[in-house]
Amino acid sequence: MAPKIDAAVIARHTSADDCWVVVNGKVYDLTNFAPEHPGGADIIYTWAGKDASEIYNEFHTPQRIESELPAAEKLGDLDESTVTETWRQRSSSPQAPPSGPAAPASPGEKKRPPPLSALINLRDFEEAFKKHGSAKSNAYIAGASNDLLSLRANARDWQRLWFRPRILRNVGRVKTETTMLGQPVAMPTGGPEGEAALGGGAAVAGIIHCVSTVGSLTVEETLASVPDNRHHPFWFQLYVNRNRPKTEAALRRLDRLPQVKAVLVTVDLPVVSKREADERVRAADLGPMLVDGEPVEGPKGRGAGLAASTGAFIDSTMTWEDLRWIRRCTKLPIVLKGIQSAADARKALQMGCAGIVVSNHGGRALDNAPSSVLVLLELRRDCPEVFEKMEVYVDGGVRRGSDILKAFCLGARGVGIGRPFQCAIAYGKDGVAHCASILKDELETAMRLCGVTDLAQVRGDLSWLNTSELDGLLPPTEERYPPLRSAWGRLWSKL
Ligand SMILES: Cc1cc2nc3c(=O)[nH]c(=O)nc-3n(C[C@H](O)[C@H](O)[C@H](O)COP(=O)(O)O)c2cc1C
Repeated sequence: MAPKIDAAVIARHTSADDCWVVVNGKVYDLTNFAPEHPGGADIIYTWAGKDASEIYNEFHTPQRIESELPAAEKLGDLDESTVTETWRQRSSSPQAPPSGPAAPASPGEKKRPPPLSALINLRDFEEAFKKHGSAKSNAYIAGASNDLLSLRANARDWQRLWFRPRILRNVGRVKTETTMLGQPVAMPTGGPEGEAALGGGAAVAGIIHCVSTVGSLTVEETLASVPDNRHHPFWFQLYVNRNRPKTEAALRRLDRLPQVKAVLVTVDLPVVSKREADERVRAADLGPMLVDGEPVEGPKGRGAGLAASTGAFIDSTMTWEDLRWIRRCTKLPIVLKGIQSAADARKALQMGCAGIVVSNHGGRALDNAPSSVLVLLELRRDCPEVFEKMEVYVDGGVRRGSDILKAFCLGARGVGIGRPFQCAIAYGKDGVAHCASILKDELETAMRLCGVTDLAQVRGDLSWLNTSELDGLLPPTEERYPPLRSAWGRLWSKL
């Protein structure tokens, strides 16, 4: 039987050299694990000597910690009879003040999220999460870089594309089924990086689920969470680790998982951007940091948020040449995620990529990066061949089934959706499946109202769209400003 451990004893193990944490009634020695924690060691030190169950359960499955830690670091059970009110209070994290785009829930509201049936579009999922999710999760999920300009441009530019509908075309039956990299899907939509509920919901909805390098489950655990996963396709999203052998090992593992059909290499985030909502909540919500048992001021400014600590492993030295190395490590089709210019789309094609995802990371990478719709239009104008020779996908601000139809008219083979699905996880697998079914229903309705019976009819056909609100915003085909001829060095030497 596991030994019972006194709460007062646990409260003494609060340094980086001796760090005990309670999770779901069990006591763990996380001293060795903390420096390896993908979410950063700081978050673990913040909870040293305390009960971290609430924050742990927000990001991980209960069995994760049990399966990751060696037996010697599983110390025993918290002796509930020794828990005092003071210990309990120290262990509870205070709510953060409102910050950024996502105001935290008031305690009253938090208890009563709306029933799933009351959520009738994708923004409803984001709104429900804003009101009922925790401040920390909201800041991380809803947040974006700096002034949120690319985040807003993504959503706005889908709305600036107008349809040119046709009539009297017998739209009694419409077909949303298509293929993505050769895999049949019920509609051309990819669910994002994330958790078991996403995998399960995506499988129910017949859409692709993309498992992330960063997550609370391993890729094998995510696959195992989907019943009868043999028939459901997954993609894997790869961030290249500065410790390259780790990436090589991860890729080799994928080759042993027949359900994984492609690797999406994320190329738009060589460093984690400044996410202020995330930083503010992190600083305010997690209480004092402990080093050697003493509270110290937490990290300030950039680097303080969850995104910054989870992204610290990403290799910022990656170049186009490294795609050859990735090619050697895996047989899977390689898709570059994060293309933001025609020049890079052409280069991806030259390098033999199976596809690209036009994306600015949902406004979470470079702020003032062009909206995904603008980039798609740029590609369509300047390098139409990429749509014919590889598969082009797009994400960022897609919130309506009609946006999927627009993406097809622009030449894309499918869309990715991030935040709404992330928020739908709060309702588990059913929430994710419901979110997807709303989208499918909206897509079918938009197709009928436009006079389209099969997505294949419109792919790459701009006669279905009026793009004039955006055409003037595209970068010019020729540089308007001549390059400067003199190098700065020569100018200075004449002074
Ligand atoms: C909470 C969250 C986590 C994300 N994690 C990753 C990730 O691990 N890798 C990645 O390439 N993109 C990641 N993204 C970006 C999404 O893949 C996608 O590009 C973006 O969310 C699309 O924009 P949307 O949220 O407006 O739909 C993440 C996005 C969110 C909101």
